[in-house]
Amino acid sequence: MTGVALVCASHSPLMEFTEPAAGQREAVEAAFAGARAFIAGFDPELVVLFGPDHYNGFFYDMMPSFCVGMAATSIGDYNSSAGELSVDREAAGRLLQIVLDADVDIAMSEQMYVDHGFAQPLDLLFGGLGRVPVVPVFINGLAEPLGHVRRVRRLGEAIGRAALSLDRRVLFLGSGGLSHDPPAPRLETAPPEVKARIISEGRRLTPAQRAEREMRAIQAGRDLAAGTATIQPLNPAWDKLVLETLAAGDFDTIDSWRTEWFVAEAGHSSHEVRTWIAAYAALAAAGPYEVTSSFYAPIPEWIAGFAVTQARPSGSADRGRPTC
Ligand SMILES: O=C(O)/C=C/c1cccc(O)c1O
Ligand SMILES: [Fe+2]
Repeated sequence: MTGVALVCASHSPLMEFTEPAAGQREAVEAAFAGARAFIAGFDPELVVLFGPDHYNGFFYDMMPSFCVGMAATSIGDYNSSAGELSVDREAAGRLLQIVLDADVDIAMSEQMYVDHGFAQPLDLLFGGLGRVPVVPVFINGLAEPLGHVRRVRRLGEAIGRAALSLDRRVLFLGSGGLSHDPPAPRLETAPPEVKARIISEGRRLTPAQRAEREMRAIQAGRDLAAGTATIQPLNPAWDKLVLETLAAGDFDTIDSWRTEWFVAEAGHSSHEVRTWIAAYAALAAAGPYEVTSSFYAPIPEWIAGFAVTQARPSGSADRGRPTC
């Protein structure tokens, strides 16, 4: 029986390294427990995972807007799981062809490398990388310049239509956001040695370089919580607007969002919300939908306007397992 459903969740590699305000960790864990129960009730046969990268799998020597992994390996940064994802190659190939036939340019990789942006949701929602058949879809949410966000909505729509043709229960999973500005280098301002890393040399960080990079992000989280950080603050009002617009299925408004607006309002990594936009646009391909659960908390220690949402086609909630 076919069916579609959605979970979108922020990620933060700092979850294991910094302690949020009292009660927040428990609230986030409860939100993920609710998402796991939602997923168990839906019992997906395939997960289309929309995720960003943080100069661990994709670099400026070849930076696509979108890429589907026919095979994918997690590098295991910040103690996230390392190893092979259980990519459903046949489904990945079918989605790829249908998306290309829909005139949406998407790259493909026979050896895609991913980081915590993909591994953390698989760890937290499924207990590991290999527990569920997955089609990993990279969406560039960091390395400027970025295309207009309407291209992301079109990618999601095309993948949603393609998923409906699979005659399977497909979960769309978006990873990242919301407002946040972790200390990620930028091509235009990075010093030469850092510029070399984000162009290609970041594929071969030494353990010491990797530890230094992770420590810098962890310290930035501590500083943000202490009010001494130099990165942009979280923006709960912007996060609320994004969550409400997605819940309303208002894709005309989403298409009006300018790339510069994301950074000005919500930090350089707020572009990770593109994974949410793609996931919701994919769900919308099956018709109107409803958000059945929505959690949000600004967590500066994790450098994340942190949200977890669940959604399914309207009216399917009272029919048990969703159908499209
Ligand atoms: O790229 C890094 O090393 C850090 C990434 C990070 C930090 C905080 C919140 C996030 O969503 C991140 O991806
Ligand atoms: Fe991220």
